[in-house]
Amino acid sequence: MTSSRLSGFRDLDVEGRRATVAEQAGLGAADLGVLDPTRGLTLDQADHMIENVVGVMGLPFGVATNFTINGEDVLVPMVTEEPSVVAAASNSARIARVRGGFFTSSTAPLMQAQIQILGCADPAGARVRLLEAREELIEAANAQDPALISFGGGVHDLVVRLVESRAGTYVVAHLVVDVRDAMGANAVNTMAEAVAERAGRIAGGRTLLRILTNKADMRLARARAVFDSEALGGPEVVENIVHASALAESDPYRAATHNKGIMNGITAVVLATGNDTRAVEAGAHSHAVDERGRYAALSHFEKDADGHLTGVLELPMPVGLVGGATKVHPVARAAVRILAPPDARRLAEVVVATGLAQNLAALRALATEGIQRGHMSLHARNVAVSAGATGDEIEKVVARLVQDRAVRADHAETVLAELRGSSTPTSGGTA
Ligand SMILES: CC(C)(COP(=O)([O-])OP(=O)([O-])OC[C@H]1O[C@@H](n2cnc3c(N)ncnc32)[C@H](O)[C@@H]1OP(=O)([O-])[O-])[C@@H](O)C(=O)NCCC(=O)NCCSC(=O)C[C@@](C)(O)CC(=O)[O-]
Ligand SMILES: NC(=O)C1=CN([C@@H]2O[C@H](COP(=O)(O)OP(=O)(O)OC[C@H]3O[C@@H](n4cnc5c(N)ncnc54)[C@H](OP(=O)(O)O)[C@@H]3O)[C@@H](O)[C@H]2O)C=CC1
Repeated sequence: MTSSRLSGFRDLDVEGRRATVAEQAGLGAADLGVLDPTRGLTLDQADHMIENVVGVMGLPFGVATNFTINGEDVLVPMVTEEPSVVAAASNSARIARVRGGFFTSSTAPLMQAQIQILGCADPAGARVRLLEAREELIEAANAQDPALISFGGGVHDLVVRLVESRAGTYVVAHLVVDVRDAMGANAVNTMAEAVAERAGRIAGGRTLLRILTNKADMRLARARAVFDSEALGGPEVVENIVHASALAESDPYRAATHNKGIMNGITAVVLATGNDTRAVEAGAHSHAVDERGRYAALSHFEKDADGHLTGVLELPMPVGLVGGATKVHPVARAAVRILAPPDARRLAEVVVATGLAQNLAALRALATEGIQRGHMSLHARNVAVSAGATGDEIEKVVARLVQDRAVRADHAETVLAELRGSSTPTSGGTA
C-alpha cells in the first residue's frame, strides 16, 4: 500500500474507485472484479453456504480511506447498509493521521470451550481431579486437530471453574486453545466434544454442554490514537468529547448508543471479511460489563498532557482468515486481499482501530454540531431514491433536502414534483 490518503476518492465513479483501490493495494484490476454485483457470490456458492437458499442479498461494499496503523497505510473494507459510516471512519482516520494514526496490539489468539459437568458429589474435589488430568485431557484434545498443531496452535491450558446456579453447582472445564489464524469455533467445539465424556468420568458427573464461549476475554485486541486538538476543532471540542466519554462510562443508557457507534465500524469490517458478526458482537457486549457488573462504554477518551485527545478501545476480537465464509465467499476474499493482513491478529487489530475511528467521528459530531447535519446529508440520498428520484434528479433533490434542513420523504416527493414541473407530489419509488 503506497498511501491510504486518497484525496478526491469519494468524487470518483465506482469504476474509478475500484481501479484506485486495486492500484494502491497492489492488486490487478481483475482481483476486484468480484465486487461487481453480477460477479460476486453465485447462487450455487450461496446454496452451499446456508440452508433453504432462494437468493442472494447485496449490500454496499466501501473502503475507508486515510488509515495509518502502526505506521503502515491501509484501506479498510467495510460492508454496511448505513449511510455516513464509511465517511465517518475516513474522517476520523484523517484526523488521527496528524499524530501518527492508530497504534494496536493484541493477545495470542486464545479461544475457550466450556464443558459443563452436572451432579458431581464433590465439586471441589472434581475440580482438582480434572486439573490433575490436565496433560491427558490436553493430549486427547490436541489429537483432534493435527493441522492446527502443525501451525503452532493447540490446547494451551485447562481451567476449571465452579459455577453456582439455581439448579445446583456445576463444574465447568475450559479448554483454552490457541487457534492461530482461525476464528476457532469449529476447532474448539470438536475438541470439547472429544474429551467431554472422559472429563465427566474424572469429575464423577454427567456432561451436558460442550461449546465455545463467546466471552473471548483471552483474545483481546486494542487500538489507541491521539487526536490533535486543533484538527478536532479546538480545546473546547476535546473537553466536550471527554465529557461525552465520561457519560458513557457511567450511564448504561448512553453506553449502549456509544457502543453501537463503535460497532458501526467493527461489524462493517467483520462482515466485509466474511467473519461471524454475532460472535464478535456477543464478545463485545459481554466485555462491556465492568468489574462492578455494570454495562459501560468499551472505549475511553481523555485529554493528554499536551491538550490533545487520546482514545483507547480494547475488546475480544475472534476473527479468522482461514475458515467459515472468509474462505468461500469471493467478496470476503477480495476484502482480505485489499487488507492483506499477515495473520488473524493483525486483522483483529485493524477491526478494533476502525471501531475506535468510528466512535470518535460520532462523538465529535455529537460534541459539536450534532449528528444530523453530517449523517442526514448522506442519508438524504436514500430518501431521494425512495421518493422516486433517478439519475441527475438524486443530487438535485439531496441538495434541496439538506438546504431546507428537511430530510423527509414527504419533502423529497414535493421537491421531486417541483423538479418535474408537476404540482402533485410523486408517491415513493413509483416514478
Ligand atoms: C459525515 C461526516 C464525515 C461529514 O463531515 P464533514 O466535516 O462535513 O466532511 P468533509 O467534507 O469536511 O470531509 C472530511 C473527511 O470526511 C470524509 N468524508 C466526508 N464525506 C464523505 C463522503 N461523502 N464520502 C467519503 N468520505 C467522506 C473524508 O475522509 C473527508 O476528508 P478527505 O479524505 O476527503 O480529505 C461527519 O459529519 C461525521 O463524521 N459524522 C459522524 C457520522 C456517524 O457517526 N455516522 C454513523 C451513524 S449515526 C449512529 O449510528 C451512531 C451514533 C451517532 O448514535 C453513535 C453515538 O451516539 O455515539
Ligand atoms: N458460538 C459461536 O460463535 C459459533 C460459531 N461457529 C462458526 O464457526 C466458524 C469458525 O470456525 P473455525 O474453527 O474458525 O473454522 P474452520 O473449522 O473452518 O477452520 C479452522 C480449521 O482450519 C484449519 N487451518 C488451516 N490453516 C490454519 C491456520 N493458519 N490457523 C488455524 N487453523 C488453520 C485447521 O485445521 P484443519 O485443516 O484440520 O481443518 C483448523 O481447525 C464460523 O463460521 C462461525 O460462524 C460455529 C459454532 C458456534
